[in-house]
Amino acid sequence: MANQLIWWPSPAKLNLFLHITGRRQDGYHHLQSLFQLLDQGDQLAFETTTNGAIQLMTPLPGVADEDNLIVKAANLLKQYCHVSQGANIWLDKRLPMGGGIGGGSSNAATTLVVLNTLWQCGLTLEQLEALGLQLGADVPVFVHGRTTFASGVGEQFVDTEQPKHWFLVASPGVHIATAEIFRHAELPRNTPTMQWQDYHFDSTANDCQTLVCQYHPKVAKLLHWLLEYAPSRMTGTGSCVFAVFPDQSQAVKVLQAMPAEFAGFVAQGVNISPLHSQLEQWKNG
Ligand SMILES: C[C@@](CO)(OP(=O)(O)O)[C@H](O)COP(=O)(O)OP(=O)(O)OC[C@H]1O[C@@H](n2ccc(N)nc2=O)[C@H](O)[C@@H]1O
Ligand SMILES: Nc1ncnc2c1ncn2[C@@H]1O[C@H](COP(=O)(O)OP(=O)(O)O)[C@@H](O)[C@H]1O
Repeated sequence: MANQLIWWPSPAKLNLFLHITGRRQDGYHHLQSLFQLLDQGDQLAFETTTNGAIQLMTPLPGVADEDNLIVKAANLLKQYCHVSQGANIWLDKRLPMGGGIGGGSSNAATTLVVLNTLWQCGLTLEQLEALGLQLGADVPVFVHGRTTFASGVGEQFVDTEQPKHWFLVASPGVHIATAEIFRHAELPRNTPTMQWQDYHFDSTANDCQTLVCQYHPKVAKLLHWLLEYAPSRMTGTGSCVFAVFPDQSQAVKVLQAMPAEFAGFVAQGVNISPLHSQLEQWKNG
């Protein structure tokens, strides 16, 4: 890879709570959630080319290039904006996949936001959010780039400033397909709608958690273990679980004590996506 390539953040998220408030005609669910962005994630690098091709230089094991959300995002933007250039793209994958921390969706969002700049497409963030929604319900929030309350299917936002807590994000090593949870007959779907100003961690929940714990005992075991140390909850449709700490050292201590069957990392909550912070700096400097 050429030396001058820039690595762009593709941060993880946590759903600090996830309420399912209804179901649409097309099967998608109405949600209410608090999307907390983190300072840790994957990284992507881009090189524009004149040959028009979208080339993933670091294929992801188990995901065909044409199914990779990075390639899908680049092709979607290219088509939408009639771009003649292409791009070579490198991915440094660090986040567990299928863990409910948004890795693939965040990769897609970073691709949209950075290529919009490098290809000089000139789309606004709102336009990119709408484009991202075509790729998945979780893509718009990463394009949006703010810690935010979300409703709709996860694309309507009310931004919020949350305390910069430290999180231990732990993976039980189980892959859970989002669609599998949402089509389940036993999923609760009628949590009353709440006002954002009424949000407290303790008075909210993840409506997928009981179901996932029932069918994936490793998730239940991990959650049970973490709850001994700190307030803990599953993120998204699983399988990752997070524990909340007021400082880094306590989170690291619990990570070090975690049984070897689980993996994890410590991250700090941020109110602005590191992608957006870097883009701002890059544009100004
Ligand atoms: C529910 C969340 C919370 O963050 O779960 P995680 O994926 O993070 O675990 C996300 O919004 C998921 O977003 P994403 O993973 O992009 O979902 P998509 O690819 O759009 O949809 C996967 C499947 O989940 C179901 N789905 C997704 C979102 C939603 N609001 N209602 C749904 O019913 C649909 O059946 C769809 O076929
Ligand atoms: N760039 C990508 N990174 C991760 N997963 C991807 C990517 N592109 C496509 N996928 C597919 O999306 C699935 C969900 O991945 P991910 O976004 O990490 O999980 P989640 O939606 O649970 O947060 C993966 O299992 C994989 O098949």
